[in-house]
Amino acid sequence: MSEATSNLKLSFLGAGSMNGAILRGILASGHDPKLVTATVRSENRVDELRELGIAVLVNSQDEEANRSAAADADVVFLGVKPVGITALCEEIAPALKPGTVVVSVAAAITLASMQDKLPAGQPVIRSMPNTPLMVGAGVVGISPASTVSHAQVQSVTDLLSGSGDVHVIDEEQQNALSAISGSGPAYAFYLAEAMAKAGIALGLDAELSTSIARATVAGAGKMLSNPDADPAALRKAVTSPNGTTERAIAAFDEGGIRAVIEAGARAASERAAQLSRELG
Ligand SMILES: NC(=O)C1=CN([C@@H]2O[C@H](COP(=O)(O)OP(=O)(O)OC[C@H]3O[C@@H](n4cnc5c(N)ncnc54)[C@H](O)[C@@H]3O)[C@@H](O)[C@H]2O)C=CC1
Ligand SMILES: O=C(O)[C@@H]1CCC=N1
Repeated sequence: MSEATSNLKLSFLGAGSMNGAILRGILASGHDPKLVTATVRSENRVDELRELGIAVLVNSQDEEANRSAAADADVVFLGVKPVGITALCEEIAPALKPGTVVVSVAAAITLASMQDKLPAGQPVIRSMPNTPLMVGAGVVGISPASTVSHAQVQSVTDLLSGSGDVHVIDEEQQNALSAISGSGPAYAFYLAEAMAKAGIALGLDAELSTSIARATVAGAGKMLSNPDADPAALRKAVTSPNGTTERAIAAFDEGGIRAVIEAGARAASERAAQLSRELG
């Protein structure tokens, strides 16, 4: 992280799963917690967040919480559900400094719908992160509006690249990226769940089966984390000709799993497009 980036004041409005993962990733990459503020709706998660050394403002106790946090920040991450994003833009608009970069992490909500509620010229970025950012192994796609300077794109990229891969993409690609990397951690966890269940069906006890499924998916993920890793080559290295894995893969192919995964990703992307029509 450059010195300029490490001095940025950051606010996270709505510190749930996703914004919580981003802020943990940024703190783990060395950002000073004293420069970080989060807002929460109720007191539930306050202690856990304050233990990180950050300032936490509670909306139910202070109706200015989001505006105060936004007023003080160089970069503001909007981490509420898609349905709440434009209202949050409207809420913080009067408090924002002209140079503050507003970054939405919400699926489906367009730059245009946020710009409609924010002051003219406000730098705004639509992003699609994923939760592995919290362990330094995330993926984020960012689409800056034309109001965002090259230096501001660099700062946000620098800020996030300590916790994962950052890709600057056209806004039109956001729904597709969301269907692969935004939702993708859930697909990997689903695979681990299904493997654990299969082990139980084969007679392993539940604890052992869950443990080996979890460790196997995590180990495979670690091998894939090498940027040169080729998933097909790694799969072939496990698959002995006429051996056991080959039979499993043949059964997967017969069951049409690749087509099912493609259909799932398409359904996720289409849902994002539908949400954009309804909300964004
Ligand atoms: N969970 C994930 O893996 C991913 C989520 N996202 C996006 O992140 C956004 C949040 O999703 P999650 O973190 O999963 O939901 P979440 O429910 O865990 O977090 C949202 C948080 O915002 C708080 N909140 C709601 N209204 C608020 C307000 N006015 N002021 C302050 N806090 C408020 C809620 O109390 C909650 O803690 C969504 O827009 C979603 O599309 C994007 C990529 C991945
Ligand atoms: O499921 C969702 O809508 C969000 C966006 C991508 C991952 N979680």
